[in-house]
Amino acid sequence: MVKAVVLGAAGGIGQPLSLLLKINPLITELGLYDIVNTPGVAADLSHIATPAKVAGYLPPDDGLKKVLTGAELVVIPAGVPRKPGMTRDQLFSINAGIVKSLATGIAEYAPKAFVLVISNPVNSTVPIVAEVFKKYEGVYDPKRIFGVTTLDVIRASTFVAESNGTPGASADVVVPVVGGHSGVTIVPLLSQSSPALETPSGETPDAFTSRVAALVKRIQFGGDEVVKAKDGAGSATLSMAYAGAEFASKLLRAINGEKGIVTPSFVALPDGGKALAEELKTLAVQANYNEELATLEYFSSNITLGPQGVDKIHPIGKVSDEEAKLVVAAVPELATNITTGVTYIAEAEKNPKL
Ligand SMILES: NC(=O)C1=CN([C@@H]2O[C@H](COP(=O)(O)OP(=O)(O)OC[C@H]3O[C@@H](n4cnc5c(N)ncnc54)[C@H](O)[C@@H]3O)[C@@H](O)[C@H]2O)C=CC1
Ligand SMILES: O=C([O-])CC(=O)C(=O)O
Repeated sequence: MVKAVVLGAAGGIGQPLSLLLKINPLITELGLYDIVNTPGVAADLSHIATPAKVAGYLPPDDGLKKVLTGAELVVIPAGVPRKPGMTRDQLFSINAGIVKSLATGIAEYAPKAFVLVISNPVNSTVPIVAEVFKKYEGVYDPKRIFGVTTLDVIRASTFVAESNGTPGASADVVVPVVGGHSGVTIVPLLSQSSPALETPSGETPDAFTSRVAALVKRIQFGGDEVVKAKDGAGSATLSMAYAGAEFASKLLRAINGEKGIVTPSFVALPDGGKALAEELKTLAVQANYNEELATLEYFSSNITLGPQGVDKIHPIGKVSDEEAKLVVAAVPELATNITTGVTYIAEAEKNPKL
């Protein structure tokens, strides 16, 4: 018996994500919450003949409390999306408050739930959820809070498969994407792609290098590609819903005891980032980078999922010189993004109107 909840369920991501969760056989109850339209979305989905019992809730009459009570898995796609020309960080001023209020609800009504954060900027909203939870006795558990970076992983698989000339096989291509979820903080490790990125006969080393560089850029800025194409009507919704449902499904399978499920996610590092800092030092040498790097307390790494959530955080591992440079280049922005989220909650403590 698993109750899953979507907060922001009436939105561009929320609706298709709710559909995909409705057809997940591991979910027996699905709660949909938004500030608008959830009764309609729930009525619509309730006609699909799958086990999950669906109900929609709005803020009046304790809707957030009702939807969260008994929830084991909470997915948060609530908040505003980008328009062309915006960065994800520019969403912070609106989305930070939304995520803070929803995290407060989770801490109060579903303190043991696994929380999947989609709302941007993920590099800052995940620390917001963690900082809110830390204020409640016995609620914060870094193993249970996940920044969903699966869309970057899916883009990497799709684009690498296309580049290998096997577009139909993208689901079989596994590419770790580490760092965070915005621009240069998204670091695809194409050298670790399985199967490997192919070098067709006749391709010169220079041509291969520029193909890799173009692929990296496309994965890093895949979100912008969609924002531009949607021309003011928002950002990725359908591919994000697919990605969110895929991550939720992996986590549910791991909770049910399936072993060996490994996927990247932006999570808090249990040792405060010490192991990563050591690895980053080695990568800085590889990248010929001489400045001191900030210690990161959050990072998107490959993780093994288990019944408690995060079971094991994998090291970055062996990377190419170019990738070492990309990892190092991601650190300053990641550090700033993380601090922005943490500081926001500290300030909100002093000024409850935030
Ligand atoms: N992590 C990732 O890879 C991705 C993240 N995103 C992010 O997901 C978020 C949502 O995007 P869309 O669904 O396209 O936006 P949208 O505007 O279509 O939907 C957002 C929904 O959130 C609801 N909402 C606003 N305040 C709320 C509150 N306090 N409580 C509950 N619901 C609330 C709105 O009513 C709306 O239905 C954005 O921040 C976007 O940047 C988008 C794509 C990928
Ligand atoms: O680009 C955006 O703003 C939405 C997003 O996070 C993505 O598509 O990766």
